[in-house]
Amino acid sequence: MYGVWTPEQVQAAEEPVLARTPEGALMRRAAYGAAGVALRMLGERTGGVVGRRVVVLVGAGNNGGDGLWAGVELRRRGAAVTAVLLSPDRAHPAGLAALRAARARVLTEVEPAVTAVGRADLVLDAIVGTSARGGLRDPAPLLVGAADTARVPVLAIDTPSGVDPLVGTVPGDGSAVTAAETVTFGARKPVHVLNRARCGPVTLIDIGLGPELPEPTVRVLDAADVGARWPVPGPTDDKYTQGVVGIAAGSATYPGAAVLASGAAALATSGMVRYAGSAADEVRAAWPEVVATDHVSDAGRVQAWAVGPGLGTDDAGAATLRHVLDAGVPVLADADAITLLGADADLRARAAATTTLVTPHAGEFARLVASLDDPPDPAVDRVTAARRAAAELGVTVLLKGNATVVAAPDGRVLVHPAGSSWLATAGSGDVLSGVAGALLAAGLDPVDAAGCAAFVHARAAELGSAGSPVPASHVQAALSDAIRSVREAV
Ligand SMILES: NC(=O)C1=CN([C@@H]2O[C@H](COP(=O)(O)OP(=O)(O)OC[C@H]3O[C@@H](n4cnc5c(N)ncnc54)[C@H](O)[C@@H]3O)[C@@H](O)[C@H]2O)[C@@H](O)CC1
Ligand SMILES: Nc1ncnc2c1ncn2[C@@H]1O[C@H](COP(=O)(O)OP(=O)(O)O)[C@@H](O)[C@H]1O
Ligand SMILES: [K+]
Repeated sequence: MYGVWTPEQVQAAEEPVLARTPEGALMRRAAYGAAGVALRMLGERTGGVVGRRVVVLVGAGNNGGDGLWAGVELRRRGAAVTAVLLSPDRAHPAGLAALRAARARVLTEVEPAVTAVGRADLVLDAIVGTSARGGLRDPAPLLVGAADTARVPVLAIDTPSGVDPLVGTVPGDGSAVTAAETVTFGARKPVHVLNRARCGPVTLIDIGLGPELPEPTVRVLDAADVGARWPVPGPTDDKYTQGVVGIAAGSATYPGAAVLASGAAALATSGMVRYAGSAADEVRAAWPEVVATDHVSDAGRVQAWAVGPGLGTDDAGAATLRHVLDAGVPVLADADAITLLGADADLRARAAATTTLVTPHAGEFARLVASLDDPPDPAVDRVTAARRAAAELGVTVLLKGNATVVAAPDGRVLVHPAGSSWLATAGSGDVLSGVAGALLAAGLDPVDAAGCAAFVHARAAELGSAGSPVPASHVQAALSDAIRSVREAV
């Protein structure tokens, strides 16, 4: 597990460290770490360092200072370094003097700078870091565009410039760095987990902030955390003691959702899966181990319900949802169940009165929060949106997307950054429902159930895909390999 801290928290943690270290020491530490990553990238990509062309895009603040000092280190190692000053009169004075003394080229005009970027082996993005506000300012978009066009790899210093460090979105006209890699200092910031596509792999350099950091704002589970939490039957367990999950999903029109969710539940945990709904025949045919019946009222006892995929939003769907919310066991509500919750205050009150995990995609989220004052918008700030929905509705929220955000009513937040977008395929959410429902039935707390399910779901997509599209039934089929891989990581 690792933590993520807001830029504000990181800046506050830096203050006492700055006060007790010699002037410039922290920046030199950061820059030395950044240069190390740059040297590795040059080695991997060009086979060497000496004579390789590195362009540093230098902004007006300390982020630019990091870039200048990293340039000094690369110059020492024999790279041909060009610094492009985006605000020539505000470039970090000590860093600039050191880089000039190291006989680097310094450019302030846009035209030669664009040419240099286009010919570079590596660009260091030191335009702006944690104090970024708004969209990139001229002439930064031109230089960022030149690197994109020439397909020159960019190493983002601290954060990819143009991407909001706190919420991970790209404001303004949409110009922003897409980094091949990012090197950050002291602590990971939200952008690193909310916008993986812009950051690439992130290296964290220790600059001694550890003791000064408060509780993280967001946490990220790793494979070992998930493996350690995954339910494993003990010697005295039987099929009931491990938690029976009930799946209330699918309909005559949408039997597929029932088959995907029920099968995923059967693969996720040992023990027992019950199914209740009008796709009982299809579920039995695909998964003979699932005990299937036509209606939730005669399904028998379960320790958690997963309700919603393909359920329908008519009166029958609402009655099914009401039944499971009143069953006195944890409930995972997805898809049509979320639409029903959004439309009905009585159902929302029942959801708040029991342990409920909702798993909306963006459209379902909008319906879910429509009744709230000033409904939160995930397009503006995913973490705040999920956190507010959880607190105000009294349910745990798993907000789907490339970065899955899990928020609990008590304020805890997990983020799972996906390694690819292959999960954006029809039916994959039904698979997630089955997995998360099975984990709730096994007794996991909703935040752990949601975080572990999201991790294994994304890992299954990676294993099932290996670079090609992966239909939901193949994601389901790869669940066993994914679970094995996280258990092996413990
Ligand atoms: N405080 C310290 O000693 C340390 C700071 N560090 C670095 O310092 C950075 C933070 O430095 P600062 O607080 O000086 O701020 P930044 O360097 O992140 O940004 C501030 C400057 O960028 C300009 N700017 C803001 N938004 C912009 C935009 N959208 N487009 C173009 N320019 C924009 C501002 O006018 C301002 O001059 C971190 O990201 C990190 O890289 C590290 O060196 C570690 C130590
Ligand atoms: N761009 C993306 N990158 C990674 N994962 C994604 C992306 N878009 C969606 N997902 C994931 O795919 C799943 C889609 O679920 P959902 O929208 O409910 O699909 P369906 O209703 O078809 O089953 C979710 O787990 C979501 O987090
Ligand atoms: K940067």
